[in-house]
Formats: sequence, C-alpha cells, structure tokens
Amino acid sequence: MRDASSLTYGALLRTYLGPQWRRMCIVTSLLLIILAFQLINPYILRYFIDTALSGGQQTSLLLAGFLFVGLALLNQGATIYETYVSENVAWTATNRLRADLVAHCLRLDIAFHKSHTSGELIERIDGDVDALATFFSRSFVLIASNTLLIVGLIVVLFQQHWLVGLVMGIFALIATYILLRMRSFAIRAETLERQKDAEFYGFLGEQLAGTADMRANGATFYVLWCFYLLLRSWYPANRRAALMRFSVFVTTIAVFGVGNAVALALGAYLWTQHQITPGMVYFIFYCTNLLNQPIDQIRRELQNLQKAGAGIERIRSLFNIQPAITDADVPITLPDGPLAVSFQHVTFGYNADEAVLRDISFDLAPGHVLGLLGRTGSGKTTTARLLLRLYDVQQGEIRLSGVPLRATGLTDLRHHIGMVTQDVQLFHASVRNNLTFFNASVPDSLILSTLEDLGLGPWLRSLPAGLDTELGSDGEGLSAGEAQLLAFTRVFLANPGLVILDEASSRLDPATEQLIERAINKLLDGRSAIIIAHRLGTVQRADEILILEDGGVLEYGKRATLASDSTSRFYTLLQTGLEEVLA
Ligand SMILES: Nc1ncnc2c1ncn2[C@@H]1O[C@H](COP(=O)(O)OP(=O)(O)OP(=O)(O)O)[C@@H](O)[C@H]1O
Repeated sequence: MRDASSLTYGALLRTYLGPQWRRMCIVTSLLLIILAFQLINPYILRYFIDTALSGGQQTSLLLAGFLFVGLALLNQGATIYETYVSENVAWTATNRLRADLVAHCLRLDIAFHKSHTSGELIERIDGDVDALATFFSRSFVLIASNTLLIVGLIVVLFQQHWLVGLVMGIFALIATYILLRMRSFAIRAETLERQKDAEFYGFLGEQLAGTADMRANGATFYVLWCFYLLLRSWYPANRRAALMRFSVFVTTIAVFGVGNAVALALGAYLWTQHQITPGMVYFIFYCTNLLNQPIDQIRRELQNLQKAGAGIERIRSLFNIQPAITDADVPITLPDGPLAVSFQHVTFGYNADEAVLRDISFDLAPGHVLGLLGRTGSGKTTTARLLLRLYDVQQGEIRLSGVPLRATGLTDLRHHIGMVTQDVQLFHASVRNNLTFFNASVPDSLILSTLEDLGLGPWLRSLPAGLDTELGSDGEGLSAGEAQLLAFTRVFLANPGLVILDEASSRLDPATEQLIERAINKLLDGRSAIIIAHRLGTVQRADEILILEDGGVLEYGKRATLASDSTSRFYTLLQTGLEEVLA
C-alpha cells in the first residue's frame, strides 16, 4: 500500500507508471515518429505540386505520390499501435490504483462505511480513477509532443518565408488562448450537469430499490412529484452544458477557419509578389491546417489534466482517511478452543456524547452460553459489534481469554469469533465460495459432511451443479431458513472458539426450525456462545442470562438461579412469554 500523503502528480506517475517505463518509452517513441511523419508530408506535397507545375518527370511525381501514401499508411499503423500500448498503460495503471483504493476502503472502519453510501464509494473508486486514465497514458507526452509539433510547424513556415512564420506563430498563440477560455466556460456548465446527473440517478436508484414499499404505502404520487422537480432542474443544466459544448465546437471551427483564410490570403499575396511558388502556397495552407490538430489536442489534454487534478484531490483525501481500529503493535495470539469473554465496565456510543451501552460488565467462562435479552434498541447487536472490534469501546475493557481486544490482531480476532446474524449476506458466487469465503484450502469433503450434518444434504442434492452451483446475489432463490443454515455451515467450517448468534425473530416453518435447533446444538458443542435470543427454546440452552435495558444491565446471573427467583425479571419474562415481550 502506498503512502497517501505523497499523492502528488509526481508520486502518482512514479508509483503507477514507474513499473511500465518500457511501454512509456514505446509510446513516446511512437508519438515522435508520428510527429516526424506529419512534418515530412507537406514537403512531399510541395515537391509534387512544384514538379507538376514546372513539367517535371512523371517518375518523380509517381515516387512522391507513393512516398506520400506509404508514409500515410505508416502513420496510421504507428497511431494504432500507439493507441494500443497507451490503452494498456492506462488500464494497468488505473487498475492498480483501483485495487489500492479498494484495499484501503476495506481496511477502513465500519463507522466510515456507515457514513458513506456505496454509490459514493463506487464513484470515488471508479469515476475519479477513470479521469486519470488519459493522464497516466499520454497527457504529458501528448502535450509535449504536440507543443513540439506546433514549434516544428512554425519553424518550417519560417523557413518558407519569415512573414508566414511570424503570422502563423501569432495565430497559434491566439487560437490556443481563445479555445482555452471557451473551455473554462464549458467546464462550469458541465460540472453542474454532472451534479444534476448524480442527483437524478441517486434518486432513481433509491426509488427503484424501495419500489415495493413505496407502492405498498401509496407514495407513488409523492415520488413522481419529486421526479418532476428533479427533471425540471436537470433539463436546463443539460441544455446549458450542450449549448456550451456546441459553442466550443463552433468556435473551434471558426478559429481554424480564420487561420486557414489568413494562410491562403498570405500565400496568395506572396505568390502575386513572386516571392513563393504555388507549391509553397499549398505548403503554407497545409501546414496551417496541420497546426489546428495539435492546438486542439493540447486544449483537450489540458482539460484532462484539470479533470485529473480534481480526481487526484478526491483520491488523496480518501487515502488520507486512516482506520482508527488497527492491529496491536505486537499482537497477542488468541488461544484455540472455547474462549472466555469478559466485559469490564464497558461504555460505548456511536456518537461520543450519546452512550448506547453504559457500564456493562459480565464474565462468561469458556464453553458457556450467554443468553442476551432486551427490547429492540437496547444494545444487543452493539455488544456483538464491540466483540468483533468493529468499534472500540470508549470506557472499560473487553477481554477474550484474558487478552484485551486491543492487544490482538484483527484478523486473528475475527478468525476466533463466528457470527450468524438475521441478515445472511450471500454473494453471487458458487455455493462452495459462499461457504468458505473463497478459501480454497477448505476440502470439499469437509463442506459436504458439514452440510449433511446440518440437514442441508437434500437441498445440496437438488442443486444442478452441487457445490459449483452459482447462488443469486443476496441469496436469491433461498428460503430464510436455508440461508440461516448456510450461515451456520460457514461458522462450522471456520471453527471459531466463540460464536455470536443473532437468532431470527420471525417464525420459520416447524421442519426448518427443527433443523436450525439441531444446528445450534451442534454449533454450541465445545464453543463459547453469546446468543441474542428471541425464543424460549434458545434461552433454555443458556448457562447465564444478561438482560439489557436502555444500554444498561437490567439483570445478570445464572439462568437456573434467575428462573427460580420469582422476583427476577427473567422469571417474569418466562411467565409472560419471551416472544411477546421482546419481539
Ligand atoms: N451505526 C449506528 N450508528 C448510530 N446509532 C446506532 C447504530 N447502530 C445502532 N445504533 C443505535 O444504538 C442503539 C442500540 O442499537 P442495537 O442495534 O445495538 O440494538 P438491539 O438491541 O440490537 O436492537 P434489535 O433487537 O432491534 O436489533 C439504538 O438506539 C440504535 O438506534
């Protein structure tokens, strides 16, 4: 991973283009060759015209013709190859940068991901990097080679006649200035257009994702109204940007038209003064025409640099965000087998001034099961997140088998804890990869026996390609129970010492529920567990019970003791029915 603070143009070029210096040399050489071809062509044309007009030999004319066509073909070939190599350079460099950004984002805290939408991250990882493609592959080389071409053409024109060189040199400067000024007006309009595009597509994405809820709740009219308002502001922004683009186009044609007219007029004047030949008049006209191309190219490349500059700024600010939750300097490895869990006076809030958990203390012996109860919003899921160190506690300490969480390595910690939540995240990948999280070292025999153990054997056999069957994204085509059982399988395969289970609060059909009950029994065997329980059956497995209320401990103790104490809250819950009280 690269050092974020050094992300300047120079550092970017060094990091991402450095390894491709050979290809860059090829691109530069090809651009110089193309440039040379462009400078030779007018000489051939001048020779051809003057030889023809002075009644020169046919073979000389033929030779000049063949040379012209040959060079044009070589020029095209060189241009195609240069495009191929620079595209390779651009894609290799931008893909490396994308990979670095993705790796960086994956290292960032959950708090970062909660405060940035996926759309925003996609735009930053792809949109901003995309703007750097031309910057990487050719911007500097193109600006340099085109400047060289303009200078070369002016020198060539000077050679024909000093007046032509002087006038066309001044024209090149004025044309570049006018086009750049026009461009800066267009950029303002295009920025507004892109902002409106983003608002429109953001709105559309959100509404399409929530279409079922929106229709069910009769919000269609409101959505259409918002849509209409968005369209009303989108339309003028688009119209203005299109008009500006057209103005730039028309101005470009007009400026180059004036240039050509000046060149023709000047050529004609010098010819009437017998200072130049007709071939030279065409030569001047041709060179002036040729001047247009590098001027336009430089304008485009400067515009690309401007876009790249904005992209680099945003990429740099993303790289500068550092995760607050990191590995200990010298991480202590957690022991294998069931883990002891200890919360000592833990206080935590997602915002520093608003505690969600207050002074939570409990101890769970290795191999024991803690039943975590509490109303919705009481802080049960937050407790689980703290154990996985998705967030750090603000006060107090959490230990696993005596090791403070902050003293562990994050990968080691998360290897030792398995979590099954109500929302099982499945990927658009094979059943095997969904279960092993792309860990190729897990043998198929283990996956098959685990699926069989958990009662998923018949399900697996019903799949067209067994473990190779591709699952739809988001578990499409799977029932809630099957998805839960697949999540259990994942935990079995990872074989952690502590399991956190957020039990499904909705009822499943009796057969699936039975399978899940069996799976939980197996899962808890030889492991410590914290179960966010919603059902009586699950609570009865717990050795200890912790009831949270408003982020504080309402009750904590051995299940058997609390169950037999008629003054305890747990006793009341058992009498009233967990589902009714906690659902
Ligand atoms: N990412 C977050 N940022 C800010 N506040 C949050 C975040 N996640 C949860 N909260 C708040 O923290 C409190 C505890 O939430 P938590 O999800 O831990 O409750 P819970 O007991 O698990 O509820 P449930 O049973 O409904 O899942 C709630 O008030 C919730 O609004």
